[in-house]
Amino acid sequence: MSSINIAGLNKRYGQTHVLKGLDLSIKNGEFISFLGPSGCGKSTLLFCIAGLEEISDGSIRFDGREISDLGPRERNIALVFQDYALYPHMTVRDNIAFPLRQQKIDAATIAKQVAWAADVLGIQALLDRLPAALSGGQRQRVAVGRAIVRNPSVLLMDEPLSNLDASLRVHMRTEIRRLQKELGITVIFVTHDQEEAMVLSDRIAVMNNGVLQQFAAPMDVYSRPANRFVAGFIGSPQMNFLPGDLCGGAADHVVGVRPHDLKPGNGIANPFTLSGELVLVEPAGPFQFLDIAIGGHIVRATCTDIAGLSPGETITVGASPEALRYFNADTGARVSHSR
Ligand SMILES: Nc1ncnc2c1ncn2[C@@H]1O[C@H](COP(=O)(O)OP(=O)(O)OP(=O)(O)O)[C@@H](O)[C@H]1O
Repeated sequence: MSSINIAGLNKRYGQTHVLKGLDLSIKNGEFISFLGPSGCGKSTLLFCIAGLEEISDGSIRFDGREISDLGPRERNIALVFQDYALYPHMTVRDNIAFPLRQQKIDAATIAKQVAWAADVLGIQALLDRLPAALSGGQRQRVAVGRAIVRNPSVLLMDEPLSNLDASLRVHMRTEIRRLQKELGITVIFVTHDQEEAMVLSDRIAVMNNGVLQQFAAPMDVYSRPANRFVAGFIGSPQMNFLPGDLCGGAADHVVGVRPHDLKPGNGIANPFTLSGELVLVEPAGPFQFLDIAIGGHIVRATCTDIAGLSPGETITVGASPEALRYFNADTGARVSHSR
């Protein structure tokens, strides 16, 4: 276990400024996700922490000790990649043992550590197989086994579940969280899947364009987004954004409301209401997605009952005032309320 302190970190490739002045403090034993759109710099930041990429300036400290000049081997980190990177000609046992053999650890200790990792991951029966004879989920477990076998202080995972099918992803993420709690290890998990980040993490670092947008607990990121980018990136379907003056507020504000907070009719006390033409009704199992044209904008609502209304008719939807979020129209920063 280690705490990680990143301060003023910049990473440039020639003229391309990829990471822009990042500050991030991760506590011992925390599960952290780096979340953001493709190309925002998540993997680059992970590789800088791993020592696979040099930083341009700034500092990275593990437990208070500056490590940015140390090579990957000296940092006591382990990495799990999306493609697992198992050695195809080695058995599961030898794949897991590999990092220990590199450290010239004695055979008895290696056998004990491999047995421990296999036990933790429930893959004892697979130890003599080659990777080609394993399913995707089993390969994933072996990759994690190889990562944890030498008790790293930090486990870094770069989209480790991306190659698994949907149900296995859900299963494996539960296992990864269980394992992290059991070992008490600090984990950094890179993903562009917000649901994965929400269910796994103690805190989420939301990034965009090389800049840290917010670093907070999942429900804080969802309910108290720092800015319009975070509000729009987290939550599905996406939050609606409307000009403040269209909602009876100030023109220099943007009002955000999540689709599931908009209900048809006026069953809410003192609601904020919007009326417009219902243009689309999409059935989605237990509820329906509605697209409503309001003042040149399309507003999306998630409803269970639209009381027999059809496209072309006028619909009124309302939200409780607590469901509204306000953003500065120029900077995108969240402001506490509209004037
Ligand atoms: N070696 C390199 N030279 C130049 N630019 C690079 C290099 N590696 C990465 N980049 C650029 O840095 C930016 C961040 O890339 P990075 O892979 O960290 O993003 P990411 O958020 O992990 O994206 P994804 O989710 O698609 O993997 C991208 O614009 C990428 O093109």
